[in-house]
Amino acid sequence: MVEARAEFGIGTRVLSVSAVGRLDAAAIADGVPGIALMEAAGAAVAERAQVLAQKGGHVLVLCGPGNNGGDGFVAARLLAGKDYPVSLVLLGERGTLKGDAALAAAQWAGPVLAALPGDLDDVSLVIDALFGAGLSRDLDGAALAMVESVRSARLPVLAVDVPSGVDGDSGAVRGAAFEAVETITFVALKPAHLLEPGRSLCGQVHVAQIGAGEAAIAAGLAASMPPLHHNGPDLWREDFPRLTRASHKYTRGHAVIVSGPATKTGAARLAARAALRIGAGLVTLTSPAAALAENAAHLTAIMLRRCEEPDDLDDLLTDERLNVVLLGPGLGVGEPTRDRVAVAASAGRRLVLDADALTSFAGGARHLAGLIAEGGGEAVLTPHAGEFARLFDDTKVMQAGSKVERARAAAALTGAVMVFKGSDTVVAHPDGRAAINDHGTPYLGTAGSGDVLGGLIAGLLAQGMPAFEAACAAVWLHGDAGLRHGPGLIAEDIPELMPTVLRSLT
Ligand SMILES: NC(=O)C1=CN([C@@H]2O[C@H](COP(=O)(O)OP(=O)(O)OC[C@H]3O[C@@H](n4cnc5c(N)ncnc54)[C@H](O)[C@@H]3O)[C@@H](O)[C@H]2O)[C@@H](O)CC1
Ligand SMILES: Nc1ncnc2c1ncn2[C@@H]1O[C@H](COP(=O)(O)OP(=O)(O)O)[C@@H](O)[C@H]1O
Ligand SMILES: [K+]
Repeated sequence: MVEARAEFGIGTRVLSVSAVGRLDAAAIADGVPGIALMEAAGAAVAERAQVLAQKGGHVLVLCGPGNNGGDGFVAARLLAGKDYPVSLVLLGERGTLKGDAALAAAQWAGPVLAALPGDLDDVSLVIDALFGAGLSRDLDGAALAMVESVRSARLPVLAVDVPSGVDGDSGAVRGAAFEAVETITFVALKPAHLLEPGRSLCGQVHVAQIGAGEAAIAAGLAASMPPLHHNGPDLWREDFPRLTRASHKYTRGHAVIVSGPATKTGAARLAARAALRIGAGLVTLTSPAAALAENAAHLTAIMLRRCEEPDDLDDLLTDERLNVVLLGPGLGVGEPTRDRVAVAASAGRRLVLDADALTSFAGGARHLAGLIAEGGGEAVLTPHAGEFARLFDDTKVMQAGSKVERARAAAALTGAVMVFKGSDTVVAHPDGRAAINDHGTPYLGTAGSGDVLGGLIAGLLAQGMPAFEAACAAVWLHGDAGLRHGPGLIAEDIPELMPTVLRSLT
């Protein structure tokens, strides 16, 4: 799990690699010497190393040719000063080190090895200071060999900034990468600390402040636009629905969930239950005639309404109080589903489209975008990776790069808030704002879990929460329920955990 931070206005912000470069440059321009930043970074690394290495254990520091290596030289010196036996390996020639890294290396009085020691048996901790923000190509040669040796020796690794080989912006592995037990990064999280596979390779992530100063941090934040956030309550608490003494069920919104045919109704009921539990005042499930008995047998507080044809949905939506429509779970793939989406969109309702409502537009993302734009209502789309690929395969979205960039491109194309699901769910707004969620558990990967998430989003939209914030909140609360429950979780459990989850929301 990644620590929350609130220092210096960074709040929930995640910074791109280039923005951190700007931030460092601004700090130096403001009069903080680069070597002072590096000394602080190295000190933070040495502090964590003392926690992770056995007391007095042998620490192996792997230094690269840039400033990441410079941090390694500082950490090595400080650990040796605390009587840890330290071996330092430098990738490349000492004479070619430049700037702050050269200054840091000059302070290191111990030997500099050109390759890993043959015997790694007594190594208690490896500090990976090969490459950080400056990784510019796939690992090969000596760097690749070091990663392979350390991995096969199963040594614990403390990574400096990011595990070497992980791309800081995308979280992708370039050739090979260390797998760290802990990663210490500086000033703010980078996307790779939250996006897979980077996130899993980082282990526990710590963010250290290194004295960059508020003005430099402001410059870094300005350089990382549109903003990317680490999802958490600080991002959406202010917009979360609040009850007043005057609240009543009609002020809490009325969500419509469209059920599939007989024997395919469970998904819609899961969504409906979630919408009610998260606080929608009323929830109506629309059902084809042949599935009415099946639905009725399982519903009590949730209302049931017969809707056979798309026109029946149109009639229902003449009641303006029905302010949100969720379509997709169990609905079936094809024209009837596309027609229902068109009806709900043209009625101007806030929409949540999931599952079959997305697959029904496979290869037709622009058609869907047109429907959403026509109605003028906000929409939230919740694809998992398979649905995302089906929807955007024939568009430039798939070439957009990282998961964040793909989600942003998909949101811009469709004009909808995108909830690109997975263990690193990304929520993106058409204006480019985005958030990555790491608050969850693999136990959420269970049949119907996504249907519940759709219902939670619909329930928050019904209560008037802005779409981006509603999506972020629902994803986090869904994850929180999963974490609270853990082993044995089934989708039905998630709505039932909402009272506990919501009560603890401060
Ligand atoms: N003032 C600053 O800029 C600060 C930087 N800090 C550290 O500096 C790091 C960034 O430093 P740099 O920008 O020098 O970049 P790095 O040290 O991450 O890497 C750049 C160097 O590695 C080489 N390189 C890149 N990919 C390679 C590959 N696959 N195989 C072989 N060589 C490769 C490059 O040619 C260059 O020499 C951060 O990650 C952080 O650890 C910290 O010291 C804090 C202050
Ligand atoms: N390994 C994981 N870690 C965290 N969350 C996960 C993981 N696997 C799945 N999830 C979450 O579980 C939900 C699954 O949704 P989906 O794939 O649509 O399932 P279904 O179609 O069965 O409802 C999504 O919210 C997803 O983000
Ligand atoms: K590193």
